[in-house]
Amino acid sequence: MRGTSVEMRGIVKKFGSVTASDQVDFSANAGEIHALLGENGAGKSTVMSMLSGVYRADEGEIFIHEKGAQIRSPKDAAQLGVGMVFQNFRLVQSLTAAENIVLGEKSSFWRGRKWMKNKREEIEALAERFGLNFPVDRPIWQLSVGEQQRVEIVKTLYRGADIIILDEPTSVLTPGEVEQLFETLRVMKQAGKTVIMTTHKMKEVMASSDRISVMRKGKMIATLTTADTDELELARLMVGKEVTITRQEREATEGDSLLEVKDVDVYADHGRKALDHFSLNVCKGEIVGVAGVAGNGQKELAEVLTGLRGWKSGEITFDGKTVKSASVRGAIDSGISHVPENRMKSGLAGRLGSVDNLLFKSYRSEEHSKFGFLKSAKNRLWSQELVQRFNVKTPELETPVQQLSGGNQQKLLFAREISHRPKLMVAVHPTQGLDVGATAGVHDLLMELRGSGSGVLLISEDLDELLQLSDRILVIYNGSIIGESTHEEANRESIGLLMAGIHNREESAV
Ligand SMILES: Nc1ncnc2c1ncn2[C@@H]1O[C@H](COP(=O)(O)OP(=O)(O)OP(=O)(O)O)[C@@H](O)[C@H]1O
Repeated sequence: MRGTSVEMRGIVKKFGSVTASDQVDFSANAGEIHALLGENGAGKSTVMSMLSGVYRADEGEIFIHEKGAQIRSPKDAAQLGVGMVFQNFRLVQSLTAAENIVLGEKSSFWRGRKWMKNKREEIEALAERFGLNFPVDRPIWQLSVGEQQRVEIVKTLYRGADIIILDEPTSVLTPGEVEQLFETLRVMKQAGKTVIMTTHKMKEVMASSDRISVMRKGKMIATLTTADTDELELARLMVGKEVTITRQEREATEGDSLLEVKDVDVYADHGRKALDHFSLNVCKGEIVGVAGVAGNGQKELAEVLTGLRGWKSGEITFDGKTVKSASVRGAIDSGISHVPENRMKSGLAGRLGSVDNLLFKSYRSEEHSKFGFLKSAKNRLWSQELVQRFNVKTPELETPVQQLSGGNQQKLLFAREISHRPKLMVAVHPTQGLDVGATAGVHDLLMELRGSGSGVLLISEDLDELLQLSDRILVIYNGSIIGESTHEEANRESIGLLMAGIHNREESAV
């Protein structure tokens, strides 16, 4: 099937005073990979959510395969062949991959073993056709993030989707997995499917898409053929003005030791050993990058350092003092800031506004309260300044932060954590979901922190980010550090292989 598979005309969606989608026209063809670009809050997710039935448009028309379509719910969208893979997967953790895929089919669990066996074979065949490998019989919680994403994609294909929307699909993947995903997208394209992908990663867009649509402030600005454009033009269209890309200069620093973790064992929620005789150190004025595939102990490492999780044996010293036990208050008071992996789960309170969220860690300080009463006017002003400085786009300071776009939530969190002038910043995927400008802003802030003598532990899956910022890069695998290189000697390929647990190229051929 070729031709226009999706056409959206004059789509309007308002949230209170915010026009998230302002007379948007968008179209995509069968057999193409179409990227949707735009700054944080530009309206990409809103438009895609209307196509997939999560939101209903206030105005406008949608045509699927050139026929007028009423999309009022995800079910309507699914019936029209539209499937969406969200950033936060919607899988039931305790069920197997195969069970998740058939879930929702009429009384799927009453049909017995034979039925399930046939379904499993069908799923395996579908997964293989599109190059999507994962263990079909394992419960979701045992799968890596990349594997879970593959389950989500197969789920949409299984339900007959020929228009597949992926919301920032690569932000959670390792370089190898990104390549694998793009191969899958190419197979989909050859099969005549329409792939629509929102993303902030320009290099990936240039390498994988056929056409690109750019949104800015709720409006559709342009649709271009990828071969006829470049990163600078795209950045200019997104931001609305000329963009110059500056590279950070770095001078070597040699600071005193700040953090020492020695021979520590840590257990994860399911009783599995997450860190195994783990050691690392961070000096003042140093950015130490930790590269690794999610699930290799990074989350637990960040939790231990920020007082959220205890450890068994070994020793942790921070700023010359031995840390005796896990304490969030202790970590905050000693000068450790944390940008967590999941901002809405452990970073922000969704229903509260920006002021409350910014005050979370410091409301007890003299600067913000007196005799137990908050200094409301002063705090509002302080928040206003932070929101402006970090360019957080929010209609009002009181707007619940769950209504902000993902990127703006991340900027708000960063604003709070940096405003404490931490001695150590533990930053986990700090630029995930951020647009080009905001990413550069966060990178500048981390370099500024380094320059002012603070230490930074940067846990990221983004190799470009790690290579650009880190003084040293450590590779974590199975709860241990299996490789280390300095900024100068760091090599993309060998780090990528180590992340997959492969020590040298010969081994990769095995
Ligand atoms: N449920 C909601 N309630 C209120 N406002 C919303 C809601 N969802 C989105 N918005 C607002 O609509 C605008 C567009 O947000 P949207 O999430 O579509 O942007 P985006 O381009 O996908 O951004 P990002 O790249 O940061 O994910 C933002 O100003 C956002 O605050």
